[in-house]
Amino acid sequence: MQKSAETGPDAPLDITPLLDDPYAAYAALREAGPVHRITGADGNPAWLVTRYEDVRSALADPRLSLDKRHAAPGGFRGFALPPALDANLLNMDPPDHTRIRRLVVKAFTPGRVEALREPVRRVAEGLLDAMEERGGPADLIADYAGPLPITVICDLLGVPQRDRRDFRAWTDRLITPDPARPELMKQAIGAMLEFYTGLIAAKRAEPGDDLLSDLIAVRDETDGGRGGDRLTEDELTSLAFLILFGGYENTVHLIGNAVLTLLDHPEQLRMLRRDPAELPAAVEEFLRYDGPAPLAIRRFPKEDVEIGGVRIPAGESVLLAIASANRDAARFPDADAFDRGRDLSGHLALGHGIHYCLGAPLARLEAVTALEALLARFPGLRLDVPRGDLRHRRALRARGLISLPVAW
Ligand code: HEM
Repeated sequence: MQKSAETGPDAPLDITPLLDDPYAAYAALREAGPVHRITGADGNPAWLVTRYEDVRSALADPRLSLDKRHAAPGGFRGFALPPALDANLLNMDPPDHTRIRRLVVKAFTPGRVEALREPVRRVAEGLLDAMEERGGPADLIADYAGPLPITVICDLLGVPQRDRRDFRAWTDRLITPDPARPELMKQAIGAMLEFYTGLIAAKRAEPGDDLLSDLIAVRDETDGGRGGDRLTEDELTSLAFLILFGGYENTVHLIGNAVLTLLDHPEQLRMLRRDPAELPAAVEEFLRYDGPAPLAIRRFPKEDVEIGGVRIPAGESVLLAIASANRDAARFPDADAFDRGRDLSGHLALGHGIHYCLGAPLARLEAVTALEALLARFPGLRLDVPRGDLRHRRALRARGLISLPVAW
């Protein structure tokens, strides 16, 4: 990692190497120290936390807020979402977080997730049929890992077929914004807002047996004054947005990264094809080894805090690098090796503490089902380009491949 050129020896680190080759850059950072001053891709200064124990305890530390109102002036200069998308769980602390999470957990039941197993399998088989009919090669991201979660999450929320839009383009704009073209981001946000507001109005008029109808019922009931449990209209729209956004992008890349890991480890591919009952355990190691979740999760200290012996003033941006924590040899010996026999308890790929991923059971179900169907269908699955030609997206908000050309 290089010091940034313009500001001298104590200058924040330049994060370019992190975007180019995150695991190597994180290894060097963990070695050099637990916490580093950096300048983010958006030009914002921040503190990057890299070691497992520090990241894990910071994720559970109530003094570290998700609410941007705790940012010091200049501590957050990211793009602003309108309140109808921003009032979501990932920007909130208790008690608002506790109230809303309780409501959504009620609607997001294990039964509802389990009921998706067969539909997920059918979606996977349908996509594989289409790939087979076209005769290969194919882009595993565009043709399989991408369309699968979007179909599943739209089914879960109850987004009618005719209303499914180009969510990929919208989420892309949020995850890898183009600083030279801010209008593209604005357009995507406007389109999303219009979409969610319209969808909720339609569901309110004609409820179905789906998650969004349940959430609307909760909102409308509480308006009647049940007391305590309330969900505002902005919170309802923001929740729909978060579930679609969070449930989509991460799952695409969990599947894509897992397939690449298997192509890099052909003996594992053969073993898992022979014994798909091992897939659930393998998915935990896929999550640890090359998980799709934000390489760095943002928090704002409500008071001065000490992390890894470094004092961080209240309100300054803190980035918790869960991808780095999951490769910390102090917690996972030989951490850079893919080893599904290892003790994986406490990996942080799905977060930790009160914000632990709400969609974790669904993410696991989708990954296991998608991989099982793929391995069974294409025994000769292989990369269709030289390994060195593959490109990851350059974003601290996601770890995933731009495309994954395969043949069989
Ligand atoms: C492989 C897939 C996934 C990964 C790696 C993942 C990762 C994460 C992580 C790391 C967090 C915590 C963020 C933080 O503490 O700031 C989180 C929270 C969340 N995830 Fe996921 N996620 C995945 C799939 C899903 C799915 C499928 C859904 C919904 C259907 C979902 C919905 C959510 C929600 C609503 C939260 C916020 C929970 C809260 O704040 O209480 N995620 N996820």
